[in-house]
Amino acid sequence: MIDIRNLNVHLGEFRLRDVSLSIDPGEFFVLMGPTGAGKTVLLEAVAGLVPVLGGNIFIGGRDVTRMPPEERGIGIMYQDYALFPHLTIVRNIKYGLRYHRLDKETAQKRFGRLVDDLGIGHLLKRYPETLSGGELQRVALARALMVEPGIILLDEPLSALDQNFREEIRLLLKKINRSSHITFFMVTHDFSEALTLATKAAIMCEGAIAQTGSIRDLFSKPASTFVASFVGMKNVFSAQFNGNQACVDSLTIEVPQPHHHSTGYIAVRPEDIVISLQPFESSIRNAFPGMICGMIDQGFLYEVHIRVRAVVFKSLVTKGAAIDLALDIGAGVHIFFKASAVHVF
Ligand SMILES: Nc1ncnc2c1ncn2[C@@H]1O[C@H](COP(=O)(O)OP(=O)(O)OP(=O)(O)O)[C@@H](O)[C@H]1O
Repeated sequence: MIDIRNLNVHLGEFRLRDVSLSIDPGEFFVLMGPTGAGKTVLLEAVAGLVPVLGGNIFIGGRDVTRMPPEERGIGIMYQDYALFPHLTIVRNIKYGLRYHRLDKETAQKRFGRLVDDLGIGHLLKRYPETLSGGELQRVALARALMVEPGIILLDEPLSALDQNFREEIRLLLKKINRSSHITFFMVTHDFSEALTLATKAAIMCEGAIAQTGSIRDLFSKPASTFVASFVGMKNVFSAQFNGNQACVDSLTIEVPQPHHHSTGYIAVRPEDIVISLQPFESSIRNAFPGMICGMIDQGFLYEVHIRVRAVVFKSLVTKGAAIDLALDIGAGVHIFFKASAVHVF
């Protein structure tokens, strides 16, 4: 549906560098990356809002690289909704139609259906400034869908909403994606959002695509140390491999499969490292005695740092469990993690 090939964009000092991405029809594609990575610039290039220096963008097989935005068949929903303050909600929703020839009856039917689906019938005569964040978001979504786009581009659409609204709009987006043929291309910072919504995702770093794939693979099988730490793999170590064993400093760690090379990396998610006061009497091979050398308060959880010889592991522990186990800096503990929790790359 969207095929981006070797896209290069220069904006001031910033460069999008040889970006290639392929997004299937009907997919919910999520683009993630640190701030300033170029996510919005890429979205704007697809929308036709920034000039392209090299490469091509195909939408539904058509080369749209040099086409004006209104001919690309896309709807856009911005972080700040971008509604017109001087227009009522009805006029805001219908605004996009000025670029799309549509007979009155079809337009009215579509409008009525969207208003029903999004539950915004009571807001139509009001002005944007009188609406709550969740209501504005529904209106912005209605406006984007009014032109019946093949693709909808969403730039951090939920970031301005509080938790309850966020959940509600998230469900709505999922429902629309499933019940329509619209391809969704969304930028977000929020991992839980990406996990619940995305069918596929990409992670950007400094204007280039670092990795793309299913959301599960990005989280559990990062291909670089950048992606590993971006997706929260707090335990990333360089290692020497020998069969099913990885050597990290002087520790031997059991891994699920041999590496193709003799050197590389291992990564373990902090939630997969279990802490105990007693040694484990089990067949688990990755069990080590260590000492707590740091505890970082994360609200509901502690990130506990455990030194095992020269290696520091990070584990996530609920506050209740930390109290039960009397975890504190200097305490001697045992850690373990399954070989299957170790990702090698
Ligand atoms: N019109 C412009 N002229 C010059 N530089 C620009 C322009 N638009 C964006 N940039 C720069 O391009 C870089 C990428 O910006 P972009 O907004 O795409 O980042 P992002 O990944 O969306 O970040 P965030 O998550 O913070 O929104 C930034 O350094 C930004 O300052």
